[in-house]
Amino acid sequence: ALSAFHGTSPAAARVLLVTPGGRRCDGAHGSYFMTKALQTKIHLARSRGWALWLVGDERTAAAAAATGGVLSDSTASGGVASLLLELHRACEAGTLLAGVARIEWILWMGADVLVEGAGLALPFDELTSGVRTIHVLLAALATNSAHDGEGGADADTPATAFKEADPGFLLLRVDGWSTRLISAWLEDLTLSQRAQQTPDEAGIGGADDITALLGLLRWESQWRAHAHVARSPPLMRDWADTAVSPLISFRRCGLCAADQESSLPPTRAAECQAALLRAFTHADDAFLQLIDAEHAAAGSVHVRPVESRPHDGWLPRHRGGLAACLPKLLVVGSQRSGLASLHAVLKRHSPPHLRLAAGERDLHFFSMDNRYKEGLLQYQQKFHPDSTRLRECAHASHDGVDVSSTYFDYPKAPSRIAAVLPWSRIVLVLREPVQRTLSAFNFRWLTWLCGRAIWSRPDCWAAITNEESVRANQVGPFQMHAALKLFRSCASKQGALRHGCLQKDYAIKFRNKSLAEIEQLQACELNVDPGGPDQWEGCLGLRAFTGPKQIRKAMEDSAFIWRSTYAIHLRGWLQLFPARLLSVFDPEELLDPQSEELQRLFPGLSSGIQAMSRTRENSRLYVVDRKDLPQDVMRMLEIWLRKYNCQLAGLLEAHGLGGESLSNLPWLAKQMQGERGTAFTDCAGLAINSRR
Ligand SMILES: Nc1ncnc2c1ncn2[C@@H]1O[C@H](COP(=O)(O)OS(=O)(=O)O)[C@@H](OP(=O)(O)O)[C@H]1O
Repeated sequence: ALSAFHGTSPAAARVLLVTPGGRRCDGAHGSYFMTKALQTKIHLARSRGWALWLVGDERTAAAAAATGGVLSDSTASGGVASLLLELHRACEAGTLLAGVARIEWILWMGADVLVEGAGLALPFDELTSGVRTIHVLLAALATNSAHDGEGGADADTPATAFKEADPGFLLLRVDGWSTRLISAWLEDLTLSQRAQQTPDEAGIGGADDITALLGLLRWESQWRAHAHVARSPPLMRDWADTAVSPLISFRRCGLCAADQESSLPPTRAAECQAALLRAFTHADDAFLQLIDAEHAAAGSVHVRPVESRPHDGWLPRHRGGLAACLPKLLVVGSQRSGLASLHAVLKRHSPPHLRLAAGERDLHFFSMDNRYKEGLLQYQQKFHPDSTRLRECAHASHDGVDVSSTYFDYPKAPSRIAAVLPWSRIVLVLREPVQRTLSAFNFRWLTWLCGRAIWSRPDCWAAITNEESVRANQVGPFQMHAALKLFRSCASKQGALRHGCLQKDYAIKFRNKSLAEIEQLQACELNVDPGGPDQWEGCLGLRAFTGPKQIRKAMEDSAFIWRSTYAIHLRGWLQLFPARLLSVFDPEELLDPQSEELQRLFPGLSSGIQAMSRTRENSRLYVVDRKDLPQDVMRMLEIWLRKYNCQLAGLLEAHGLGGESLSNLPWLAKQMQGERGTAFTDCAGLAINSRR
């Protein structure tokens, strides 16, 4: 009978898929995979046109709504058997989904079951028209032996084989027979069994309940006669089994701390988790196609919507639902590229349909773990302060705009944005990279000396008049120590800082920082060029950071040149977003009140822009002129960055992002003209390489 599972069309069957609505584990790792496993089941239901019932609490009710589930249950607390009985009765009475569908089958799947591929075909015809009518199909893995082979409820299997069975799949025909079976099953569940379960487990795990059903089907002939119990592929398999099957069970992976007792020993659990990751990584392309998605790159864990069908299909609708009240446009960087100026323009001249985050810039929501962990509702409230539920806000049609300087190049931000807002437009403001590098270094050096005083005046060093002012402004002990040291060596007797001394310190630090960073980048370049940001970040050690403070320090204190290698970062964005959603923008355009590009990106922004003309927000004075900086270091910086500018030009051209002759980035167009046939003869070659 099992071979008939393949190739049978379930199209005619009306199925209700019932599954736990997302189990929360103690660790983020477990919760992540549980959510992913749930997503695969939701995809399955949506792609087959099945009705979906997510069992769980308020949170999962919201998830059900967000993902298009037709129903959700917030009251089920009597375990899986009583829920199934209620659903059966409602289906039989025609009160469930009345007028929408006539449910003929109820399919229950456990939380730890992952739909790995598109090949799940249920033999509805066989079940109804065989020699004996089958009302119940149960797939269970005997966890003490993954290779038990196929067997029916009537097979002579040792009782122990089912003792710790993993019953992840149960298909029940909606009829009186099944209702009687479930009633008998409920009676059979001893009170003590139910008492042991917490309400949460009762509604969500349900495994113990179904193990009891297994016993019933095995030992009582009246039920056994119309049941089929499958304990092996092709329907479902254990994670360690290499057979092909559309469903995999990860029940004993130890993903949730609460499961520790029943889970595998640590090394086996680690293997199991690696297998789980692989299953997601290699999810069947045919299955992804069904949901209009594809792998971002061969072998990549990232999945993105299919570019050729941007506005139909399930995924966009799903994302559209989640993103209803979240920003539709993100200005993601780069840092020190005039974002404050752009933000000021938007704030002063934004048409009514644009919503800035309550006037705030730099939310850093996707780049900082601590902010991201606060959750999407918190993020939504930045744009809709009165909203209390995700996806519900008074002005969903408005275009929220998030301007944050860390999204472009902080390690986790791009993939988080792609996961949450894959349909948002992304604006990259790219300032000439040597200028950007100098601005970033300057800003940092000023912070090292002045601490918080940097916010109050562009020449903040003039506000440092005594040690007290250093102490009052500094943010941490290490920085205070360094700032005091500099103050003591550069202060005159009257307390004012000697300019020449500061200039010397500035030039020394600029040299040391730049040389150290170029050395590090060169070492990585040998290994990864022209790799994507993942590889570079791995090499630069940026992926090892756990806390927001650490990553912030690494990015702000010593990644001045790295953040100007735009081509590498852009390559990452292009793996996650279709090019038509990305725009590049030269901040100098902001100084041109007639800028067509600005109008194109922010329609309706025209009135009063004239008044902004020539304003450079957030500018800082430089204690040292560019011409007085060490020229050998400047030259290195220019050469290093020019190479990546060439790659950037190639990328922009290949993806149609640069405009006619790179007109969107005049600084780049100029540099490329200067390169042709002159000092930088291999520029064209590098640009072509970057198309890979
Ligand atoms: N329109 C325009 N074009 C080019 N450059 C401009 C523009 N507006 C501001 N600026 C300069 O950008 C620097 C500040 O950038 P940001 O506001 O993005 O800084 S931050 O990342 O948010 O801290 C800061 O650079 P420096 O003064 O060189 O430090 C600003 O002077």
